[in-house]
Amino acid sequence: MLLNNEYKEEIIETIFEKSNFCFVVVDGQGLVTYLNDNYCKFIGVKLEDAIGKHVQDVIENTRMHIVAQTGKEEIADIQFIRGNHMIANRVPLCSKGKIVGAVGTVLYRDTKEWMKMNSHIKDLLLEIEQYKKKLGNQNGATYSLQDIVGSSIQINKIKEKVMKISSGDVSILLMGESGTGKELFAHSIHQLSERSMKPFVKVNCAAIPVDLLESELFGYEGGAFTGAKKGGKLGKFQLADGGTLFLDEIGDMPLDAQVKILRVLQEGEVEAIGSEKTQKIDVRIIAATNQSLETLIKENRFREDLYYRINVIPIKIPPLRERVEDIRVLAKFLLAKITKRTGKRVISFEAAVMDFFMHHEWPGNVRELENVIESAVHLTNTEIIKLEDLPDQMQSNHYTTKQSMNLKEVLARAERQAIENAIERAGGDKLRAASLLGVGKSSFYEKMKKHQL
Ligand SMILES: Nc1ncnc2c1ncn2[C@@H]1O[C@H](COP(=O)(O)OP(=O)(O)OP(=O)(O)O)[C@@H](O)[C@H]1O
Repeated sequence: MLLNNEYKEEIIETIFEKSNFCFVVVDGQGLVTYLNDNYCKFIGVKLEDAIGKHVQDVIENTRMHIVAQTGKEEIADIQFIRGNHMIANRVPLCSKGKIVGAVGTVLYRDTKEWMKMNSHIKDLLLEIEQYKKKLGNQNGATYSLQDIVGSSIQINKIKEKVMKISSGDVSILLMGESGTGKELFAHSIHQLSERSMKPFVKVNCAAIPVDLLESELFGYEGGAFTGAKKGGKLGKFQLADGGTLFLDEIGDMPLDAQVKILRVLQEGEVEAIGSEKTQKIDVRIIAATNQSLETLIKENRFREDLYYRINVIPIKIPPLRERVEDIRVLAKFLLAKITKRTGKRVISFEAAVMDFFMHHEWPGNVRELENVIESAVHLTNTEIIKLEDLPDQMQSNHYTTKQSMNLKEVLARAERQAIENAIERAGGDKLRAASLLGVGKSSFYEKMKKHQL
């Protein structure tokens, strides 16, 4: 392209003489045939003194003559010259299939220049990261619906429901076992709502000591009680004003606090402890529980009126064992997330591990899956997670799971594993995998469908 360009000469001159790089060209014997002005200045020689001399007599520690002989390029090599390290590229020069010399460039004339550039980039990247963090945390909600991974019908239905109900101001009750992703959904609902630019404030009702819960929720005036801060403290309700208050583990809320919350929700006003004044408050409530609130009501541990107030729209998130289709995609997603965080290269699971994941009960749901994968990533010595990399208690569990299977399940499991292994051995080629197993093409595809492979 350059050959046809009408400014060919000017382009070549600009590249070689006006850019900030240093260039040198040697012939097959290592004699200098060209040295640009920048290079001359850098090494302190005159062009006429350099041309025709062996490159070793002109440039310290050079390897240009070697590259001109071997024809092997040397990229980003560090060369010590004039008391400094520079970064050099040396590329053989070929004409009509023969090596006729070499071209060298100096990227940075010393490590200082290089370090300056490097730290400049690092500084900028750090700054970007900080801005990103600030933006992300501005409202307190860090996850959105796209972060919720799963291909099961159940999860997709919940996502659809969330999209429909998020924009309104109605209270939502998220129900599900621990680790099913209730908090992820709470964040997503806030992000999709008109309140998304306002705060998202979480209160873990189970983690705050009973005697502190009320001051945490409603705040207090200065001097309200012994040990109170001088200027008082804002409560979570005040902090969430205009936004969303996420009451996690609401089943653990003491009855006294339940009464007060109900009053705030009914009257839209909050009264800080020790204050005579009330303050208008506008919050949307999202509550979550892993206990049955109906049972707690029967046991007089949860107020029925509060239950109706917060349970305008209930969303039930099924446990992981009831949506087995999600396990595979979740495992892959979590592996990528963990390896990115830890920096250890682990790329997949052996078929038996995935098979085990599909049959495990997962009492701790997605959180348990995440913890198991994290521990295996740390333990494995290879790029593929194997059964023996799983925590010990899981391996014994694996044994009991196996023991309690009936013959049909054992056979189905063996068949699935054989198919997965064959596909792996055939490098993903399904026809080859079928022939490795000695079954016909259509029967193989039928079995793959049956096992959802
Ligand atoms: N569908 C999902 N996709 C991606 N990550 C998920 C999903 N579900 C859960 N997780 C991850 O699993 C962990 C537990 O999720 P989360 O805290 O939302 O559960 P939870 O139901 O609120 O638990 P708890 O009741 O114990 O508070 C988190 O690290 C979360 O990121």
